[in-house]
Parts: sequence; structure tokens; C-alpha cells
Amino acid sequence: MIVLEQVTKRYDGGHEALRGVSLHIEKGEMVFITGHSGAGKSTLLRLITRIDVATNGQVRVNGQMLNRMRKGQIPFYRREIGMVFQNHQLLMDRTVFENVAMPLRVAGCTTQDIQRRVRAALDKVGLLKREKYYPMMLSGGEQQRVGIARAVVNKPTILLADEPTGNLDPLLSRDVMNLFAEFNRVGTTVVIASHDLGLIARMPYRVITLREGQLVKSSALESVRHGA
Ligand SMILES: Nc1ncnc2c1ncn2[C@@H]1O[C@H](COP(=O)(O)OP(=O)(O)OP(=O)(O)O)[C@@H](O)[C@H]1O
Repeated sequence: MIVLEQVTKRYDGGHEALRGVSLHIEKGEMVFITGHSGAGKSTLLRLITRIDVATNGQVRVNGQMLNRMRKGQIPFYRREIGMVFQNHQLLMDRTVFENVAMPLRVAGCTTQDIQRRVRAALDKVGLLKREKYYPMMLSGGEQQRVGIARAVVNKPTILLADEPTGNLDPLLSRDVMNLFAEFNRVGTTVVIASHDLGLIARMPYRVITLREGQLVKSSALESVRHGA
């Protein structure tokens, strides 16, 4: 489903953020990408979303060669992908409902469809009663869950998250990770970049480790599942 073959990403200025990375993420899998700051985690996610393009090598997602994708195809491709950010990037002057509705409005859905799908997404993240609130009225964990609802409202086949628990305390972080695990259980492929080794070690998913742009390890953790 997500295949990287000998991928190198060199930014303007010559810095190689990724070097010769090959990996395969199966349809329906949930994986963590870890590594120190600057290891290339965000770059990897930016290649998968086609925000950036590989300098060398191939990135293939759902059978599509991203290096060769024409500009006009990109918005359609992105509908297959939900993206969650560390700082959730919610619009502070819009309600929870409007924030979650945003991708559906962009896609031109009908009002009726939008109402139904936004409420279904808010229900999944446990925030149905907060639809009229503004983000400032919510806790950090709730704001992050609104960001997750917005990412899944389009029913993407792939959910990507860049440090989604970076600003949350351990308990809220675990809740957010469990939410990703629930989406994974119903078939969504989930890729999460995270520093949080303690949290990752408690969850039964494959961990891909980057160091200075190279893949150093890709393995299932031999940890016991603790309430994941
Ligand atoms: N647009 C850019 N132009 C030039 N260099 C960049 C650009 N984006 C990232 N880099 C560099 O590429 C390397 C990898 O960055 P990346 O953001 O992928 O790392 P990361 O593992 O996500 O780090 P962090 O955990 O701190 O977010 C870093 O050295 C970074 O400075």
C-alpha cells in the first residue's frame, strides 16, 4: 500500500533528510516512525502526502507513483489521506463543527451529507456534544481529537500523524493513541511519527526507526500489550 524504494530526499541547500530508505507498509497496518529530532520523520510523511517529492527513488501509494503524479491529480490523491498534526492546526474562529466540516466543504459535499458525516466523526472521537464550541473552549486533548475527527471525516484509507501527542500529558497521549488504534481496527492504515518511546513500547505495532535520514530498524516490538 505504501512502498518506498531507495528513497533519497535532498532539500535545497544540499541537506539529505532521507538517504536510501526502502520500506513497505501493508494495507491495514499500523506503524510508528521514530528517531531523534531531525532524523527525517516529518520528511517521510511529507513524501507520502506528496507535499514533497523524492529526489531519487520511488514512492508508491495505493499503486500510484507519486514522483510521476501530475499537479492536477494531487488534490484527488490527498482525499485518500487524513493528516493529524502536533499543533492540530484548527481554525480558532470556527466552531468544532466547522473545523471538522472543512475537508467536506472543499470536496463539494451537500449540506445534508456534511451534517451526517461531521456528526459521525465527532461521535467516533467522543465530542458530539461539543460541536458548537470554539477550539479555545476545549482542553488540549479535546482539540487534538477535533483534529483527528477532521482527518477521518473523509473516510481516508490512510491516516498519517506527525507527533500527535507532542503537547499532551501521558494519560491524554494514551487516549489519542488508542483512538488511532480503533481506526486501525476498522481497516485504516495508520502511520504515526512519534518521539514518545515509552508510549510506543506499550503498543503492539511495528516500529520503524530512522537515524540521520537512514532506516536503521524496522521491527515488531516484543512488548506486552498494556491496555492499548
Ligand atoms: N524545507 C526544508 N529545507 C531544508 N532542510 C530541511 C527542510 N525540512 C527539513 N529539513 C532538514 O531535514 C532534516 C530532517 O527533518 P525532518 O523535519 O524530516 O526531521 P524529524 O525527524 O521530523 O525531526 P523533528 O522530530 O524535530 O520534527 C533536518 O535536518 C531538517 O533541518
